[in-house]
Amino acid sequence: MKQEFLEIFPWGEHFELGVAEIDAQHKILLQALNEMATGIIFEEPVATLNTRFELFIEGARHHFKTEEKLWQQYEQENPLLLGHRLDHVKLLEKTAELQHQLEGNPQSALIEQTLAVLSKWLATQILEEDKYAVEYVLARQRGLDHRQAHSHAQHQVDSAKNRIVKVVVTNFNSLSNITRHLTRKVTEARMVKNLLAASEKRLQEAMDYAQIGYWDFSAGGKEVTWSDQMYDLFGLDKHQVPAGPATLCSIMDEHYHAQFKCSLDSAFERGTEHFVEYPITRPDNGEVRWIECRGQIIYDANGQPERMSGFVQDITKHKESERKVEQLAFFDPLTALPNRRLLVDRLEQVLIATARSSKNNALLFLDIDHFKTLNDSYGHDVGDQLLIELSKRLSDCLRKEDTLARIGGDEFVIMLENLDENPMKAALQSELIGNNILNSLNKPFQLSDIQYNSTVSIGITLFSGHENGSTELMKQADIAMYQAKSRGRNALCFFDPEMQNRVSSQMELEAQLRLALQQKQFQLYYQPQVNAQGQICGAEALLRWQQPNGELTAPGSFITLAEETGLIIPIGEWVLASACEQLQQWQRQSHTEALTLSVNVSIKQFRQPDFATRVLSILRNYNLNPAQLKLELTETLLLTDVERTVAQMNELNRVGIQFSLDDFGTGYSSLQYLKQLPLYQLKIDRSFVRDVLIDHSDQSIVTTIISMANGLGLEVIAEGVETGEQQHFLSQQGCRHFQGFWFSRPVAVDDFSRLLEQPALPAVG
Ligand SMILES: Nc1nc2c(ncn2[C@@H]2O[C@@H]3COP(=O)(O)O[C@H]4[C@@H](O)[C@H](n5cnc6c(=O)[nH]c(N)nc65)O[C@@H]4COP(=O)(O)O[C@H]3[C@H]2O)c(=O)[nH]1
Repeated sequence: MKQEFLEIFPWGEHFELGVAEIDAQHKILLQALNEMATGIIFEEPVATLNTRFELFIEGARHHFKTEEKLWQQYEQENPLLLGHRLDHVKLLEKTAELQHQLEGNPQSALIEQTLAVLSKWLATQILEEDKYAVEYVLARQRGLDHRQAHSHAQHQVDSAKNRIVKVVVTNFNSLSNITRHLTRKVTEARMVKNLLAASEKRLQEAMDYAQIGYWDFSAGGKEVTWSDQMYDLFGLDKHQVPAGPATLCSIMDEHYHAQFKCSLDSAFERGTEHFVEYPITRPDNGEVRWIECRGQIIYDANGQPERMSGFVQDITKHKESERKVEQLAFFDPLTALPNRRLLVDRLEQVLIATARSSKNNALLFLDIDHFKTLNDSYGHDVGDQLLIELSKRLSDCLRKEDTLARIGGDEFVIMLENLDENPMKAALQSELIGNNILNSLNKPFQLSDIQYNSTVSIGITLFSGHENGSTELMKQADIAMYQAKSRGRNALCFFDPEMQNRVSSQMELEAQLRLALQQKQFQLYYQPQVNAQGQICGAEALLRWQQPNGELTAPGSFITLAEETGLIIPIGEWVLASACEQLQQWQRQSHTEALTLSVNVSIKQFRQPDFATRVLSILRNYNLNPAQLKLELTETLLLTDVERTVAQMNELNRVGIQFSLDDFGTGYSSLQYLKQLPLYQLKIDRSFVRDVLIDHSDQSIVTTIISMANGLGLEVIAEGVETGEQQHFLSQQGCRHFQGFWFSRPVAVDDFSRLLEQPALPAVG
């Protein structure tokens, strides 16, 4: 018989472990083993076989030395590596023992043993022990400690179990091919039989070892076979249930049915591998197990799919270790919060996403003040308790979509996403959350039997888009945190000094506004509203802030902040009550009893669910005629929730309260809505009045508003009238009510009383 080289165990990429030198040596050794097996199969002379064995043993010794040198620096700590060294010795002994049996034994008896050595070396040494060792060493080189490296390597080995299945299947196919090849060429049927028996036995053993179940079904699905092992894996009794898709579906989680079917269809249509992982509930004990299923189509001589066969394997342990590895890799074990790695990962995703949006985001860097002193005084257990308790309080201050991470000993980072598009507003939002955190942490912590007061320093940086990378942003927030520390701790600080100044002055203003409310520093000024003859028919109440230094501040510089902080609600309530008090007084005197009074109502105020009830209760307190109270709403109120707005207006209108639509023409009022609202008056915005004599489009707008108001039966008033010409033009267009500096600026109530003595405005002289 002509001597040929049989590649019984072909080299495949699944053997590659990632260290070039070791992979190269494995390849040479595998080749040498294949040659030994071939030599035995073809009954080479003993002397030739001896040479082959010696070559293999020499190569193996050299290889083992290389491996052991690589682990040397870590092996003291790792018993698994020491165990592996013993396996090296055993493999060399076993090979030497086989070599001794060459003399005087029929070579057919050696075939099986040689194949056994090969399979065991492949399955347990290369794919498990060597893989473990290489993964462990590489992980240590990347800086992981023993525990982390062990866990990582173990996980890799668990994952590789799937590859063992593949290798075994590939090798089985290879052996079958070789067998067929030999049948044609080799006349000795004995040899073929031995080889087949050996390969089948190896396959069965390998499948038992890896707990693999085997299945097979014909293309029409008529004949279905499940191995006993498969029934065992599924927790089914083969005498009670038939093999087949119905049984499988009855135990498989139904969310995976579609995916399973899709994979099967694709295998038949495109010849792809059938590969699915799915959970089952074992009927015998109710346990949920994860199963991996792989299968391949077998084609007939005409290239038509004939059957499909494959394997199932219980991968529950692998799934669990995958989850544990993920937990270890991305979460802080003490607090279960995301760690630095996961934070940076999310930060980078947000950077990519915000490149396409105009939203702002913020990073808050938190460092616990004097944490080291706590640790030194009470020990690490108490320090750990504080970290756990503190992380709970931090989580309570955040929204679901925010990320809270522990990135080091006493350092936490919070990422706030989707803040306002306006940087100043976004800064105020993050400052509010930062202050909530400071307040919530200022309450004492109960750590075992110690009551401990802890504070943090917070650094904030805002970001949107791509202008800074994640490292730069973390650095900015860190720098800001140090600034907060240098300001005496228990504080927050923005990275951007300009932002810091603006936020600080806003904070100061907010505090002053609260004080202004308490100390009654607000006043109402009244601006006359006149009819076509210049007679005062009413007034608009306008808020003024009489500061302790005597300065009178107009609302432009504080109303927005009052709205953002919610202070507008108590302020607005004060305005409404004061205006009603004034109206009551007017209604009690004959020469002022017909005056109307307009009061501005901000959106936030109007949107309070009990706004109508509050207004009605104020009205009752002052017992006045509601028909002379006019609430001024802005057009923007109509942009959202129109139905609720209309309902609320109707409720107030029913008792007689009038409504005026302020700043008319600047918003997006739909005429449709306008018709639905119980409006009394439209107020032409002063921006149109200002240029009405020189700007044609302002002229058209003003003319249109007036004729539209007339058409809808609404009163129309022009605000911001500064000259007689403007009044004249507006009168010609049909406007009958006016307000503006031309008649009078807003004035204190006493001055307003004096204005009332004038027969008409503007006052002459
Ligand atoms: N250039 C010019 N301006 C004129 C003329 N006539 C009146 N004004 C000013 O225009 C503003 C009219 O009030 P607004 O449009 O409701 O605009 C008000 C209103 O939106 C808000 N506001 C005032 N008081 C209150 C209040 O009590 N509550 C609420 N929510 N907002 C208020 O603050 C805004 C500004 O109020 P003020 O500074 O008092 O400014 C007043 C008034 O002084 C004029 O001929 N020329």
